[in-house]
Amino acid sequence: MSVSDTAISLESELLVVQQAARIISRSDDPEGAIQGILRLLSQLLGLNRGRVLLVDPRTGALGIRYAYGLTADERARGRYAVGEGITGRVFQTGQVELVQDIDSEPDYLTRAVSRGVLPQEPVAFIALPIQQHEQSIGVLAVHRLRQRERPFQRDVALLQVIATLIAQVLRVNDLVAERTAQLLSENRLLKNRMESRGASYGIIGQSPALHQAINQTLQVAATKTTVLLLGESGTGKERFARMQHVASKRADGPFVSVNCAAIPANLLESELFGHEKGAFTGAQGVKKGRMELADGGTLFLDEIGDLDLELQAKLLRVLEYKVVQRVGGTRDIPVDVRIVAATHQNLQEAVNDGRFRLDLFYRLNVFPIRLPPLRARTGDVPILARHFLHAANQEYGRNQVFGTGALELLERFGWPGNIRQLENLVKRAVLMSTESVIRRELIQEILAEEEGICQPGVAAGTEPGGLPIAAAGGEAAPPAGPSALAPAPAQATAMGLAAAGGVSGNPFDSSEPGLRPYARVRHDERAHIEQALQRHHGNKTRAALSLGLTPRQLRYRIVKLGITTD
Ligand SMILES: Nc1ncnc2c1ncn2[C@@H]1O[C@H](COP(=O)(O)OP(=O)(O)OP(=O)(O)O)[C@@H](O)[C@H]1O
Repeated sequence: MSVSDTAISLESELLVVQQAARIISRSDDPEGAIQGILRLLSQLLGLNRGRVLLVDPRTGALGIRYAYGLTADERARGRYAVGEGITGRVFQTGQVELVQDIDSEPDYLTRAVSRGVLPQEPVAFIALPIQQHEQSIGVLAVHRLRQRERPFQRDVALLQVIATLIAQVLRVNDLVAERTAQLLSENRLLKNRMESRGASYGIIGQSPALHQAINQTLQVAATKTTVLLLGESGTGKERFARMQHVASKRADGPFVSVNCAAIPANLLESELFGHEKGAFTGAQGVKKGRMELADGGTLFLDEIGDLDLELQAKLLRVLEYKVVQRVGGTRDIPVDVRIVAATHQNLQEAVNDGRFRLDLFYRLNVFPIRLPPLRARTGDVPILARHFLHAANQEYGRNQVFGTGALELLERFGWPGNIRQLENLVKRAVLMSTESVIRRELIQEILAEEEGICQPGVAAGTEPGGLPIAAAGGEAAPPAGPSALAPAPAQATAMGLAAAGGVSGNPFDSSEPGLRPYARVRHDERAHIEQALQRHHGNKTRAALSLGLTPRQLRYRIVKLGITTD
């Protein structure tokens, strides 16, 4: 090539890059941008029939997505398995391939464009990988007449620049698509919220199983009946109890909540019924119990199955005669309380074992409402996940979106810890993600960790309340698909027990021997914990909440990771 030829060549290369940048800045979609670039390559440099092949996520094969100078049939024919022919090999190895003469290259498949369509003189083929983060995402390929003056190396060097530009166009397009999907789903979420009956009570979800429970709760709210909420840990029993209260005539009265499993047995009696002065050592004054404090309102008794037999008898008396007697007292104090009880246990079984009074069971079981586990709430996981993502974005001042495939992974999981587990997981993903997109890979990593933590332990089939599972709307199927990420139903029971054994009713607080702590300490958590402590000015309770941990778990991590606090 002469000096003047080189100058002309340089000029046209510069022109191609300038024009390509202009096309990209003016195009709204990758179709327009990439096709425009392929047209430039053909018109200005004679690099013809340019095509960009991308992986079809459904088949895993490479197919022509964008092309210039190819007919619809040729585009349709251009499909290659990874590793197949020159194109498949370039994708697999990430290396440029230069075929000087397609007629003498056995690996050249002549699949998309028939040989007869091409000029009779020798034709070359150049294929390059399109890469993001050093991973092949596609292939850029062109034909070139062999006898042209320009050296091959110049074309290859220019095509490498073009492949990088195309990778950028695709990346921006992915980001825009993800953001648009997020906005659309937020829109849908808002619309659903406005349409859903439970939404005004903060109950998110659209599944028939959930709606059956919402309708039953709102139906019973208008009556005076005692309500029994049955459901695994984290299914929203407390939230439903609040909804029942707010929707009832007692809405202006107090809502008092007691977790019977969280208060040591020796303190529970005076906590519930109060005590008179001097009733026991340390009882220096008169104290009203929660029953009295709930007068005119609703008393939510969570984990009722953990109430001992003596207290069961006292509760029965309240239900029958509407009076309480404080510990150490003899006076009957009238109380007007609506009881909403909840349990994750099989109360019928507890009755059979002599752990629960039959007469109390009948009194409580007047209107049982079964809260479906998350795995039976078809379609609710993405709605809830987006809701929690939105909340976490607000809380941590982020603007993250779920990447492609992330929600599908969440949907396939079995959720033994139900909505609480999903809520904590989304918070964790927001904190751990270093990009604006929460990638599928990060979700996979966190789910794998969750799966390792939820251990099978107790036999399945102990449905809370002992009622057939179909009562939840007939949807209580095992998690969809034979996913390695979907735990067996037995694990749900193990999680339920973990919650009952702990003092907070939180599945993170497993004190059950034999169960591993719910969340393991990871060394890469240090920075998040330090940031959270800083944000909350060293307040460990708030920092723990923001991290989706219990204060106990946070303290454990602080010690384990040797984090210094004031
Ligand atoms: N339908 C829902 N929409 C949005 N958030 C929900 C929903 N149901 C539950 N939650 C949230 O999930 C978490 C667990 O709910 P809740 O404490 O009511 O469950 P629970 O069944 O009482 O659990 P446990 O038996 O362990 O006490 C809470 O943070 C609650 O706000």
